[in-house]
Amino acid sequence: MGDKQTISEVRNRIDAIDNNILELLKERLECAKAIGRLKDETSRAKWDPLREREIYERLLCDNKGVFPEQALRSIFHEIITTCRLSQKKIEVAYLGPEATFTHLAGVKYFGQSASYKAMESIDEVFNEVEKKRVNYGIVPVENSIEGAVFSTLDSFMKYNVKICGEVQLPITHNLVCRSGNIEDIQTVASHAQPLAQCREWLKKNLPDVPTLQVFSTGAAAQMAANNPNIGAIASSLAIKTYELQVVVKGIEDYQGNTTRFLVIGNQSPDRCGSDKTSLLLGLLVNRPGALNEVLTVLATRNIDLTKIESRPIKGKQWKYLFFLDIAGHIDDPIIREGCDILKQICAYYEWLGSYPRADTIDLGGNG
Ligand SMILES: O=C(O)C(=O)C[C@]1(C(=O)O)C=C[C@@H](O)C=C1
Repeated sequence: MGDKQTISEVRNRIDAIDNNILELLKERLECAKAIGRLKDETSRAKWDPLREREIYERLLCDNKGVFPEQALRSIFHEIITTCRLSQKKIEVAYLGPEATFTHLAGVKYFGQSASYKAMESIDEVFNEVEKKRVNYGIVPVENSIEGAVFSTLDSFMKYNVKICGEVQLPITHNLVCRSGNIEDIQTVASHAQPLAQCREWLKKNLPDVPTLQVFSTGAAAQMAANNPNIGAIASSLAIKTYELQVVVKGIEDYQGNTTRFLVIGNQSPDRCGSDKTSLLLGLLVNRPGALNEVLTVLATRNIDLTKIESRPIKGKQWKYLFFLDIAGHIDDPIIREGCDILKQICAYYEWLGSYPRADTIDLGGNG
């Protein structure tokens, strides 16, 4: 009896705290709406990544490690994105159908309250953004095991969009089906990348079961929901969305499997102090040392090259474009100076965007 009394007393305290939190959340939302109106008057962008970063940093510092840090980030991420969305409704296109890893990455970045629009291909996500039918798009760009996602890189050559952000999602692959029994699975369906990332596991555990490549993990999950003999390799979100059962969790061949996604839009955000700049360069291939010249421009200015990737130009045999990621924002004087020189020495130069680095806004959770 005494014990029960104590629990209900503490629960009363929790109820009072929750009410306080709720009242403060409502007050915070009103403040954000007021700032939204003030920003309208001066045509200032609603999204202010620098301010958001300051909020996370201050809270993490004040917290002194008491409240679990990842959880604190996730909670405030949801609060801030909801406040931001109250200033302006955001619609985000992603590679669908529902519950793909790209959808999950979108929710991780923009929160639950944004509206999401499933597209059938990466190309269509770019097209929606370019035509301004949505505010943002989210597309996978590279996986830590399988490497670059070529259709995303190729779409940058075709569409006029800007990179606005990046998000990293640790990928865990689940084998799922309707019953949850491995014996019921006669075909394993998934996107090419998850099939490749689970190749060894499938060979060892389902050696006689054929695989079927489909255009997304969400589509595979949808097929598994409609056919009891199809197993899918899909995300945790797909299990909930399509009411499937887990057969085996975490069947990827390598640990530390992470996919990096890019947020694309029509305008890159302002400098936040920990940024990345992406460039698309065409070199004068007949000139010896052309690539070396580009790298020297960066090296002599101490500009950190974080990634370089080449792609063939369609229809032009043996001609390539280079995708470069460098540390810094186009508004940093040294980056501006380096880019101005690259513009002069390259046959083709395009600034794809400057945006906050994923490691500074690791939003935790959801993975
Ligand atoms: O401080 C601002 O500029 C706001 O609009 C408020 C707020 C927030 O909710 O804290 C919301 C959106 C911005 O990206 C930054 C912060």
